[in-house]
This record gives sequence, C-alpha cells and structure tokens, in this order.
Amino acid sequence: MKKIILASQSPRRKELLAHITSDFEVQPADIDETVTPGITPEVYVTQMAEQKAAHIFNQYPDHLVIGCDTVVVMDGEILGKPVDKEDAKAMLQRYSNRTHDVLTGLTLMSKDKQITKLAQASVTFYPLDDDQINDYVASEEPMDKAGAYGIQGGASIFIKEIEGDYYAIVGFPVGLVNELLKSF
Ligand SMILES: Cc1cn([C@H]2C[C@H](O)[C@@H](COP(=O)(O)OP(=O)(O)OP(=O)(O)O)O2)c(=O)[nH]c1=O
Repeated sequence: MKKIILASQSPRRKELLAHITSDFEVQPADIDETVTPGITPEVYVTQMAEQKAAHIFNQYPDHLVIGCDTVVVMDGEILGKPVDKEDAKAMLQRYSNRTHDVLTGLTLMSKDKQITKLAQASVTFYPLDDDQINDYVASEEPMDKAGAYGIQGGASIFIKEIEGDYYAIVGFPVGLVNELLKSF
C-alpha cells in the first residue's frame, strides 16, 4: 500500500488512525472552511473532506491522503467550532433534552483512486442546566470541537442516547476508514 498521510491537525484523528496502522504521517491542511449560504450539511462536510485531502495530495501526489470534516447539525443548521465561550454556551443550550445529528465527511485520495463517504450519528442529550453548561465551557474543552462538545471527554455525562457511528462523532469513522483502505 502507498504511504498514508492524514491531512489533519486533530489529535483525535491521529490517535484513531493509529488503531489501523502506525505507518502514516500527519500534514494539517489549512483550507477555507467558510459555509456557503444554502449549502446542505451533507454537501458541506463532504466538500470540506475532499478539499483537505486534495490540498495535501497536490503536495504529495504519490501518497494516499485521508481528509475529514465534522459538523453538528441542529434544526438543519450547520454548527462548526464555537467562535467564543458565549457561542459554545448557546450551542450547548440548544442540545438540552433534544436530538441532533453529527456528520463526518471522509475522503481517501490517491493517484489511482478517490473515495468520499459520509458517516453519521444522532445524539440525544439529557436536559442541561446553566451550571453544567458554564462549568463545561469553563473547562475549555468545547473550544476546538465541532458543535462545542467532546463526547469522548467531559460531555460524556450529557449523553442519553446515540444512534449510528460513535466514531463519526469523535471525527474519524475508524471502522469505515479501515474497510475503505482495503480497496487501495
Ligand atoms: C462533536 C465532537 C467533535 N469533535 C472534534 C473532532 C474534530 O477534531 C473537530 C471538528 O473540527 P474539524 O474542522 O472537522 O477538524 P479539526 O479542525 O479538528 O482538524 P482538521 O481540519 O485539521 O482535520 O471536533 C470531538 O472530538 N468530539 C465530539 O464529540
């Protein structure tokens, strides 16, 4: 198999890819992640994954590049990383006692082949009160995460139910990546 490059700055993605192989490099892809008005969440995450992969593939055309992008979708609205703590609080208030979706777009790109897939999950939160939200936001954990929470961390106690791929929520659908790599 070709040498793998993970086009990501995310420590979670690196840790999860290491369950498949230790033989890979990491090269973060700095792309414009502005949301075009009217774009659907599905198109947005898959386009972002493709653009991250393409950005690094253009520099390393002999490698197999993996790009991912994760967003939360609430009432049809795309929620990325919070811009500040107030934004994080507002997002968490919206999840209280409700269900939202998390989408991860995934692209595998090499000279011979390109595959893009969508992985997703529905997540239901318990009711959250202001103290819980304030404490969680004060921990800083929400700030580098899509939708302002980390299911694998402090937000684990907020979760009532999950349907779908847990690893799509964490940002790297590792089982799906493993399956797709078999055809490269
Ligand atoms: C909802 C959720 C998101 N996240 C993370 C996964 C992603 O790292 C991040 C979503 O932001 P992304 O923009 O998808 O990724 P990133 O900026 O962290 O890394 P890169 O673009 O370089 O690949 O949110 C969690 O870790 N846990 C969660 O429960």
